[in-house]
Amino acid sequence: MLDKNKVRLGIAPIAWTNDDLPELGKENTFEQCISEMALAGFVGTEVGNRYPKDTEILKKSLNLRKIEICNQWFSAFLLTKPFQEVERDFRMQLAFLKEMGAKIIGVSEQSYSVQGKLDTPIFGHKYEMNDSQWKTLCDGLNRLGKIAKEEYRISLTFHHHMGTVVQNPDEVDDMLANTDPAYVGLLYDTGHFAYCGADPLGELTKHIDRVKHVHLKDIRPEIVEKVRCENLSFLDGVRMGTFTIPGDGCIDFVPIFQTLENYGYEGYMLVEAEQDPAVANPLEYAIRAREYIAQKTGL
Ligand SMILES: O=C1C[C@@H](O)[C@H](O)[C@@H](O)C1=O
Ligand SMILES: [Co+2]
Repeated sequence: MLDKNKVRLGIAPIAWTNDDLPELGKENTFEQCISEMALAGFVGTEVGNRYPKDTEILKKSLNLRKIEICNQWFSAFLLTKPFQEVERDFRMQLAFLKEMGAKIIGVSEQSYSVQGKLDTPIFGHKYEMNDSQWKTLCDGLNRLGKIAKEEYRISLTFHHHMGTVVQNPDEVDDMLANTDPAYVGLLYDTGHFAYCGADPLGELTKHIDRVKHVHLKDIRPEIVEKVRCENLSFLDGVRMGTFTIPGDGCIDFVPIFQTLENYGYEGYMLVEAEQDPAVANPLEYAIRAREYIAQKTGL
């Protein structure tokens, strides 16, 4: 059993309103989204672009539903923008997160990313960094992580992601090996490991001491295969249903939960299953995900 005092459960707004594909869920409001999260039994969320920017209004809406912000995605461009520019945007987001009481910031390196490119197949087109770019990335992450930790009391966790410079297991290994564990943790996303052909359980076991935040999503292997065979983009796949809630695809979550439990993981497990809300009703899937987690973990 995972410890209720150590592990909190969250859900991402992306199942209601998809920031990467704004036409998905355009009919859903912010209030509906957070009300349904609470109704399904979740206590944490990340930040969607329909959320009010004013922190007092946002806090009031969340407090009414007993939901907190646990993390927010940050797109870094350490390879393609001056560090000072990245640092300025990072600090703005850290200030917002601190005000909201969040403890995590989820960084993804978006230089040369093809994750949002509708005309680029997701398989076989990711950018590979050279040695000097690797150094720039890892040094930059260390600097950002130090700022986050020492000035804002927030942990930088790195989000490996399909179509980005840190996608595959060897890239995650290298990124972790060349960053300081005091400043850079791992945002472990089950779906992105499975999508690139890695074993999510093996990756968790290998890196458990760096994992500070967890994204739980499942994949539908038949859709991944279609995306591969038809040279489709990441977002084509999202529309077609690449991702779904834990328990609804091919990933075995039981040993993943067990590994987190054995290690004494402390932090959030957040359901993040972007799919078309017109096809997969977000409340229905949120309830199903919550029930699945309760059944498998006792949480
Ligand atoms: O954490 C994430 C944020 C999304 O915008 C992204 O595309 C998704 O797949 C993800 O893992
Ligand atoms: Co994720």
